[in-house]
Amino acid sequence: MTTGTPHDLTIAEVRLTPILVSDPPLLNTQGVHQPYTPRLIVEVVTADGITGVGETYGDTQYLELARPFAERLPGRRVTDLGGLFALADEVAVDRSRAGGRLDVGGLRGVQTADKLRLSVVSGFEVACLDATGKALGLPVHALLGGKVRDAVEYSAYLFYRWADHPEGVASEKDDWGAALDPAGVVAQARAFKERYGFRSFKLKGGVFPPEEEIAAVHALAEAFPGHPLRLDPNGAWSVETSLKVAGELGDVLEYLEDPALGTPAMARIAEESGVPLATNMCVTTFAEIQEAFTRGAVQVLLSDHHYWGGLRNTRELAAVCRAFGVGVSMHSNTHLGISLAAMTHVASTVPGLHHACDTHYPWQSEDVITERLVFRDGTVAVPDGPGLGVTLDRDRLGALHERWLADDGGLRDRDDAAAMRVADPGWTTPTVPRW
Ligand SMILES: O=C([O-])[C@@H](O)[C@@H](O)[C@H](O)[C@@H](O)C(=O)[O-]
Ligand SMILES: [Mg+2]
Repeated sequence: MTTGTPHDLTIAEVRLTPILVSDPPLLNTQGVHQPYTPRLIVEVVTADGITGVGETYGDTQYLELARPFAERLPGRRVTDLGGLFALADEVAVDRSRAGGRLDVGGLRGVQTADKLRLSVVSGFEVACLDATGKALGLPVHALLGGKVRDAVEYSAYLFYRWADHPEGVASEKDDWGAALDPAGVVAQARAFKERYGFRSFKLKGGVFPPEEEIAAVHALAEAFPGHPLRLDPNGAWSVETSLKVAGELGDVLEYLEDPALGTPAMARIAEESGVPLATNMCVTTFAEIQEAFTRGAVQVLLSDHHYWGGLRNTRELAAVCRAFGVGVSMHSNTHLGISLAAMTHVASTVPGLHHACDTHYPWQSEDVITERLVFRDGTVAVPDGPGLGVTLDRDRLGALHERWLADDGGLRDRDDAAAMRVADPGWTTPTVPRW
């Protein structure tokens, strides 16, 4: 093709590659991360041979939607992003697999068929944007209207964790060591700061009784004066417990994240404690916004382009938040570099992003791109090359796909409770509130 000739942006082929990526033994209120986590890598190839990449959840229920969705794409244009949603509605969801609130989506709020669809759409939307950007020679942020910052700040995502997965479980090792008490949490935070320069710290809570987690946050506040701190028990507490924690930590927290489940509980905690509340569980759809925002249940909405349906929806969400005077930041789950690039592009375009975004990325030692994104002073520089600015590493992708193919041990679906039962056979997913 000669310079200046318009590209044929028709989708000629779509490739879906489910993979298993190594994950450390991070603890949360439901259990512990499995040694490998499923992700789905989406490739959209145009008639001119330009390939765009996207990444989303890879559990079976997402794959079952992604496959028929992918079959409907050839012949459409990568620029037809609005059409992706109508197309997703045509794909049937097995509701019996999508209804449980504490299933694979339990830490992300109530799971519904529509949310599953949006998470699938997000992977394709990002791949289409990447292909369009590559065809036009423009970065994805330019396709979203343009960046308003050159770097996006992320927070260190601290987890209580074991040094290793239980004995006998196949896994990759890392050098982080265990963190099971305030001293361990502070040491982990120090390592995050030294390695990546993070200035904000978020501790995943709901693991130990609240007094222990309060002590850990006090230890962080003492070790890192002036650094924004957050605590997120994923809705594991009652309103009374949440108020007690808020009372003890109100002075040192930037915000408390999902202390309890549901808008009524969050509204009461926010009103009675005066501590800002953030969520990635209480409000995860546009339909839930009005009640939560008008009742003052949420002061910071944690967007996530995966389950809000992509980068353009994330921008719309940010605009709604702005209209209500609600702050915006970003939630994350186990993810790789394609998603971090997507998160960074969209975050770079959102005005008034006053809170560092979450990312699990430092916990991921494996990736499917040739050059991993790097954190400097806790930020990721916004890529300015065409598309997302990342290149797929086919060898790595193939190796991680081989691992997925070889799995017959139930790792194709994230199940933190099952992983915990390996160490503690009597473990069941705790009922909520846990404390
Ligand atoms: O990775 C985890 O264990 C987190 O708990 C994750 O699943 C949550 O979705 C998330 O990070 C959160 O902020 O709630
Ligand atoms: Mg959260």
